[in-house]
Amino acid sequence: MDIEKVNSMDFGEFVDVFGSVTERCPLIAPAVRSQRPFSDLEDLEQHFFAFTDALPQSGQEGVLRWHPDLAGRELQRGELSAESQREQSAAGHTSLGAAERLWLAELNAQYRARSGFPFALAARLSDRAAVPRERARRLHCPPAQELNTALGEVKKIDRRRLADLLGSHATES
Ligand SMILES: NC(=O)N[C@H]1NC(=O)NC1=O
Repeated sequence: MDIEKVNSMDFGEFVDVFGSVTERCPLIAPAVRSQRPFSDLEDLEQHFFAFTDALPQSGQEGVLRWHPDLAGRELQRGELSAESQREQSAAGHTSLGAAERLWLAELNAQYRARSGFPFALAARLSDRAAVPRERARRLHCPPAQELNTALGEVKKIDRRRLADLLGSHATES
């Protein structure tokens, strides 16, 4: 899909196509659409990022709270969005043993109790071993730093989802 096609989409089509770029955040795609025309994928991406960057801390934490836990209850119940399912599967989370699942659930709970939002990580850039390691490390980071790290991970997730939609190649950052 090229950027001319994106710019020509009516409201409903744009929201249908881009509504899942930022996990379960219904306001972002409609707000971004009103910023068109976009010059290219990078420009479109910057509008998605700018929306979250401009939110107060409570709103940014809200964006994070829409993200399902990695290897969490929604995965077990088959309730993930198609995008999350693909990402968590790529990181090996769909084939965990019971002990590993319980351990990750405990880490998820500890992280959420400390920060107030779920642990966010771009699963497609990670693997089964790195996810718990990174989660254990980040549990000890100062909360303000951790909010920034988590929002940075959401941007990595969004960047790849956008690149998938536009059929282009996302860089590794
Ligand atoms: N909590 C969290 O990071 N969830 C996610 N990460 C990702 O890449 N896909 C998700 O669902």
